[in-house]
Amino acid sequence: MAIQDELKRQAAEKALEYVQENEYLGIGTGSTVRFFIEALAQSRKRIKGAVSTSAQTSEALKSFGIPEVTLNEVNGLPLYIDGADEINHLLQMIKGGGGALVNEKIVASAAEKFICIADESKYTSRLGHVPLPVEVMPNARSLVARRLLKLGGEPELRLGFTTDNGNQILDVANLNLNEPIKMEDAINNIPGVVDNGLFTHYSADLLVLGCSSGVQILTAKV
Ligand SMILES: O=C[C@H](O)[C@H](O)[C@H](O)COP(=O)(O)O
Repeated sequence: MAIQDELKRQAAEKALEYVQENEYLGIGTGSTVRFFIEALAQSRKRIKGAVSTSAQTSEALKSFGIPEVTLNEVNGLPLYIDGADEINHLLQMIKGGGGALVNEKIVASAAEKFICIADESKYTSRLGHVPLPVEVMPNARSLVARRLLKLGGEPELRLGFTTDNGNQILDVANLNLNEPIKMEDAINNIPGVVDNGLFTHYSADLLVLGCSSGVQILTAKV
């Protein structure tokens, strides 16, 4: 297994310690989450049901025999576990590399606690090394792209990709993310934007980081 995957796996397995038995659990999307689902299935922990954030995650849950429930069936969630494309010292994130950011933010917002699982390459002092994914209504794509240019970004359509919600993704490079809260809100104020991959209002409460020196548990450093 490649080193980065091994670190993702270690973080995912460590996060199992925070999972409460006989409770509902929100589960994100991506390769790190896939390791988590595998570890959960192999553990003795039995959850009441998982709220999924994507077709990909639902498929993995099904293949590992973990029961799925919809968000509408639960009255909030004690815990949400998900990966990130980048995460900073305040545990604010860029997400959406896999295109699941809208459903991820919805489920994260329903949870009392958000634990991010990641390998050390995702931890950064400044967000913005990766392009910011923005989910747009297809009919507003060009309009939104022009507005993103005005915000200083360089949008590029994710070719051949449709989100689970039937929308498109603009990956926006070179945005100034020194004030990520303002940027998250400014982009979401553009008509036609469904949501963007900045998670500042729903930042993580805990980061379980797979490092070559061992797994680290980090909280926000203000
Ligand atoms: O849409 C995808 C999600 O936001 C993922 O959590 C993010 O892309 C990280 O994925 P991975 O664990 O594969 O690096």
